[in-house]
Amino acid sequence: MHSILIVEDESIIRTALKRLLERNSYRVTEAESVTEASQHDLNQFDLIISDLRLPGAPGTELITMAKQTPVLIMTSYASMRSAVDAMKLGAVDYIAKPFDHEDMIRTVRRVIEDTSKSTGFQGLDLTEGEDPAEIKVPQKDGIINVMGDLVGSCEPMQKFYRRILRVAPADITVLIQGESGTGKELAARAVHQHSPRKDAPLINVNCAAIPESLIESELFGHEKGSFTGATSARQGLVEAAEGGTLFLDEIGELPMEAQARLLRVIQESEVRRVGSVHSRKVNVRLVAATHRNLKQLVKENRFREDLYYRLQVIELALPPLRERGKDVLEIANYLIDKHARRLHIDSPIKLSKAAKDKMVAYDWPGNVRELENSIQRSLILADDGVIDVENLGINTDDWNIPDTLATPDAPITPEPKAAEPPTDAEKTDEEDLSLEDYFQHYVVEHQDEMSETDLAQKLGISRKCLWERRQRLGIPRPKKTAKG
Ligand SMILES: Nc1ncnc2c1ncn2[C@@H]1O[C@H](COP(=O)(O)OP(=O)(O)OP(=O)(O)O)[C@@H](O)[C@H]1O
Repeated sequence: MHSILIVEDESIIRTALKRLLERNSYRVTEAESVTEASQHDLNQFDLIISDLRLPGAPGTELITMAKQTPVLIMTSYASMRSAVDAMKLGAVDYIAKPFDHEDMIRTVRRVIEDTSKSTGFQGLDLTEGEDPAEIKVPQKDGIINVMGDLVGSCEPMQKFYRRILRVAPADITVLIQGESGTGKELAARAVHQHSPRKDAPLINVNCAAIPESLIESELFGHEKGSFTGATSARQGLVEAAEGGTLFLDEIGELPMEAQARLLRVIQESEVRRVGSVHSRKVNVRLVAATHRNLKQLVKENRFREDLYYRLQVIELALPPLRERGKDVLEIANYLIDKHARRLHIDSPIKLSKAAKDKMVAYDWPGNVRELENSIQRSLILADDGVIDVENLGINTDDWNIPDTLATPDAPITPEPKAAEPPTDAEKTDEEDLSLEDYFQHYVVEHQDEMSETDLAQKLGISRKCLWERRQRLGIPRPKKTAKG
């Protein structure tokens, strides 16, 4: 069982986080300050999660004290800048408070997995080979099975990997396109990792997750006094990516004003902070991603045409999972290994023949993200080390998307079919399902008169989480209400 030290002075947050981590099978130790934390042998932990602002020394002090153990810094959204500073000091990552439970668990898993990989764990048995661009990529019989965290060896993915290898070393803007959950973020990371900028920062920004009123100052920085609350000058995330790569996920959600500033970054390699008359030179490579049809957004005057043409210099299109043939099984086995390790399931787990057939035949509208959710669920429900069809939770007959949600922006979903009563396995998820029902109804009912920020606030979740759930549940933002 992995063990985690939480350093947080607010007892409500500390206790909530402890419960969350324990529910996810982590062993938790608590401390209220850096001094209290230092009474433990910090290297015995797999991860330290610390608030940035603590009574006494700041949480970043733990980075040098812990040496071997990664430190994940929690910070309030308003101090995102200091989160980036914490990363410069060596924090493994940061998470904004109030955090979304799914985000927190996903980050914790990733950090622990990445650390175990870098300390010798090899997930797949692959030999090293030379790729055409002379960059070392694991290959087997000339086939690339994995690139970074992207797994799969079908022909469309071979083309995709080779395109990354060709494009990554050239210092040009890249646009990654693909349906939600196809692995665009992993692809962006692979581009960075195979570029000469790999040792400089990769700054990852989800444009849909930052409130519209803050996005310009977050991305481009601001001068002191440029707006109410701008008490000091601040560098933006573009400048924080200096020498490295800026990954703008969901770029189709970027407001028009921010698009104009971004264009300047691409065209002139210059950034102008909000409230400043001066520009600063920046050396940043831009990688953008979207699941939207940007050309369509241009036609609807929601995306600048000049920016569109600047972005689509090189396009990388990730195929949907349903077009990757038997890769679904390759990825499923990788995910079974990954999550079985996390859940401390030591006995081998296999897919039954029927489960494999179903997985290959199924459409996977939510792509690899949906597959990952299905695998996690199956690992918990599987009997005698065998995952069978009913464990997968992909009964296609259950798809019943209300007509009111079908808009041109909706992600591709299977044809609506008559709903059937839930299976036993699904009944165990009843609480989650009813919460999702509530979420769906609330959003559909209120989205016309409420902004995304207000909706998220009322639902008690982050804007990023609201956006992610919209993707997952197939509730796109209606055009008339796309105001933030
Ligand atoms: N080929 C793959 N092999 C293994 N895991 C994958 C693969 N593709 C995606 N994943 C996993 O699936 C999940 C979704 O991937 P990711 O967030 O990169 O998708 P995305 O296309 O950026 O989605 P969105 O458009 O919703 O942001 C992640 O947990 C990622 O690790």
